[in-house]
Amino acid sequence: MSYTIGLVGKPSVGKSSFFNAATMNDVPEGAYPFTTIDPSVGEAYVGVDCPAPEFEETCEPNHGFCREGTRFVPVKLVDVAGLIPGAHEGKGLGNQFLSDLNEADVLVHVVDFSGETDIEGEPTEGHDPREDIDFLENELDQWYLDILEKGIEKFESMYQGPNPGDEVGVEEVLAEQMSAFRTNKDEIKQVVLSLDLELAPETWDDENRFDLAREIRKRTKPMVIAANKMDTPAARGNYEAITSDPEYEHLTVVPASAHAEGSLKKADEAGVVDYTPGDDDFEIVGDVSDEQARGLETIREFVAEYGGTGVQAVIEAALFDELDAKAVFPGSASGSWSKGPFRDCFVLPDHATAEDFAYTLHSDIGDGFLHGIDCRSGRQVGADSVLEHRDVVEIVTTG
Ligand SMILES: Nc1nc2c(ncn2[C@@H]2O[C@H](COP(=O)(O)OP(=O)(O)OP(=O)(O)O)[C@@H](O)[C@H]2O)c(=O)[nH]1
Repeated sequence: MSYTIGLVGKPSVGKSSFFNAATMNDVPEGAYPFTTIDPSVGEAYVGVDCPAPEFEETCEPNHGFCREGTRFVPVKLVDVAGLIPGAHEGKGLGNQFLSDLNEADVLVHVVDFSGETDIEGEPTEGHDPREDIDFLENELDQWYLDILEKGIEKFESMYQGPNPGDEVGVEEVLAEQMSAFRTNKDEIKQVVLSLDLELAPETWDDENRFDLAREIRKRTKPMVIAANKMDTPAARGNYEAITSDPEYEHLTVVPASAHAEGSLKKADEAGVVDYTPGDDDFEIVGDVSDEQARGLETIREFVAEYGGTGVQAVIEAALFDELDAKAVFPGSASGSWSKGPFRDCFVLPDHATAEDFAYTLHSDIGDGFLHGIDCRSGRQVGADSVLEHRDVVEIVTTG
């Protein structure tokens, strides 16, 4: 499977700049799995320490690229436009918008930490980015609430069979209504019980319903905040205020500068600098004017302080911290490496087993699964063994 990250945020926060910086990569032609003419869909990458050197092998990715020992594995990035204040009331919620949002496994909320855009995206000064965070969460919650309410109505109007045991549980009806969010009745039940509520909607007041919607949203649409424009003077204060505010403690906030990432990638492409996405430094390798040199030194200070431009860190936090996804490589344990260099890498859900991995490779491989082999230790792994991030696994089949 491939993951989809949805980029959300009000206008003028730097969403396009972030999208362009994250998807602008020097990838060999034809290596894009998401061939598309839609400008709001692009390919970003998560970096994984490449295991090929450990096995004295080369890395020749079928998708993505490998640079300086980091394997960059594709993920789909979708720029979800239209999440503006009042969107759930119908101002901006078009069908495209809803399907983009539904498709996203995880969201990146790009927030302007400079405080120089107001809630509508107009220029201002001293705007508190917390308002943007609240507004977006609220929009999403309202949207979930609308669908939850529809599910409750449906449940309440249902005919419950005459015999005990015939009843349909509310969790089943709600899960069906909210199926686009990829939830299920067990999860709905868990959420209801975790809020100390009964599985009986007639006992839920408005606040309970909102809390339910919010909790389901949090579980099904995890989110990372990209604290953008951290290169501006005002951003630092806002970042400190928000990251030390207990009310926002539950959020993953990653400091970022889409500008810095865009500039470094452009300079790298032009042969002026040698920059690997995600690194906290770069080398100037071409001729630069005094002005360019000054600009690059400012960026150098920024990446040294924040451990990078943050763009790559945001994408990786979304996949590896919020979703707990892991990258697994197919390998050969025979030692002969008859299969050649490292080519594929798959990003799998946190609980993925050896058998799940086999099915990801091919349904025939899944069907014929005998056991896996951990290529580092040579040990056998059973169908239900949960794999680890950066595992290299050979699948042995009956065929
Ligand atoms: N200082 C600074 N400015 C940035 C950064 N990223 C974007 N900007 C500026 O913020 C403004 C808005 O950037 P866009 O990328 O067009 O923002 P957007 O969110 O896509 O805006 P819409 O297209 O209106 O939705 C532009 O003037 C950018 O140059 C950044 O990292 N640092």
